[in-house]
Amino acid sequence: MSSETTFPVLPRRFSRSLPTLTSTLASLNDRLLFAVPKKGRLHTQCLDLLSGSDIQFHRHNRLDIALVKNLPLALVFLPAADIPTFVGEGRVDLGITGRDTVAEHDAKTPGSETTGIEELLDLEFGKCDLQVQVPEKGEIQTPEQLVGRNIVTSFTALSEKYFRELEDSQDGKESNGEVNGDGPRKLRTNIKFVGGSVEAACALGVADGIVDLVESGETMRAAGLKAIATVVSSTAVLISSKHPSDPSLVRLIAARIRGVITAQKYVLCTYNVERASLPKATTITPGRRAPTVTNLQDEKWVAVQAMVERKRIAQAMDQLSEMGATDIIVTKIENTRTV
Ligand SMILES: Nc1ncnc2c1ncn2[C@@H]1O[C@H](COP(=O)(O)OP(=O)(O)OP(=O)(O)O)[C@@H](O)[C@H]1O
Ligand SMILES: O=P(O)(O)OC[C@H]1O[C@H](OP(=O)(O)OP(=O)(O)O)[C@H](O)[C@@H]1O
Repeated sequence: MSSETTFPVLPRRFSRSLPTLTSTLASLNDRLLFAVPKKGRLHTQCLDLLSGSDIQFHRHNRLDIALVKNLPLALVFLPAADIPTFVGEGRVDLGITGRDTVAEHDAKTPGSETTGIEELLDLEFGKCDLQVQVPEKGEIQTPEQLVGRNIVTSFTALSEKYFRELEDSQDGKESNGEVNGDGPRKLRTNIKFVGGSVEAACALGVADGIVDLVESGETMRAAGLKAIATVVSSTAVLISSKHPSDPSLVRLIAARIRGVITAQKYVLCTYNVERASLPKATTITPGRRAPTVTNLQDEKWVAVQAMVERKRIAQAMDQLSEMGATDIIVTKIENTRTV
């Protein structure tokens, strides 16, 4: 028998994917790990942020880890709801997810507010509210009336916390606010988990109320529900572990992402205005610190340049032209580095 080592012939699918996964895992050691949602509502905007921050990577088909070509960084694609666990335990250094998922993780992990996760940046997209909802035409009007009843949600830890606090504040009282004559009697609200389609639970008779995310409110209204309280308001956030492997790289990534967010939020407005009108023009376009004012050949006039919030720009242009400003030009900002 030959002493030569032989390898089994792998099926074609494995012979291509195994070296990729193996070599990828082998090169993770010196890299900062950055978790991004692998699908769902936040996925596309996260990819846009990475691209705007010049974080270059190629994700192989079916592989949830991608090495970044131009930085000592590796991206890990994970479900948004799992990202706080990986970051909180320090397995991953950085992550993008919804603040609601961080709040759920914190509610599940006592003490994690001070030990696990640091919120570095509000990314200002993925806005939604985690709300207590009940049938629109039902008898329940307040969250207190749900104490002792059935709640269905995907956010069990936050819902437990929310209703335990209500139960505590109702200790010795009935849910209608009357004092219970037999002394303190705490009602326990029953919180049940479902992974999706939470809004169907009331109509199916499984729940008296639900705790679910509301963005436009369309799902809630279509299910015949109304919101009676907000448990958490959420946007996408950049989070880091308390002890990242490379703090200076974390700062660099955060600065790049902040730059992209600011660029998306502002436009650059330039115009000419009579020097005498400058104080008034400055109140319309105060800039982030102050507007840039440049002398023109014509001494009576100046040129002004200022960053203006995109959502305010149409109104600012109306006001500027009304007060006599001319040559108003608005330019998209590609990227920024601001404080
Ligand atoms: N209308 C919305 N519904 C749910 N989540 C939203 C909404 N708008 C913003 N989000 C945010 O997106 C995060 C991820 O939710 P999403 O449901 O997309 O994740 P997922 O469960 O991984 O995806 P999928 O629904 O495809 O399984 C939420 O935690 C929340 O912060
Ligand atoms: O206020 P809206 O804009 O209607 O969005 C809210 C809905 O979106 C989410 O569900 P998703 O579509 O992610 O499906 P799911 O029920 O499977 O979680 C959430 O759970 C709500 O049902």
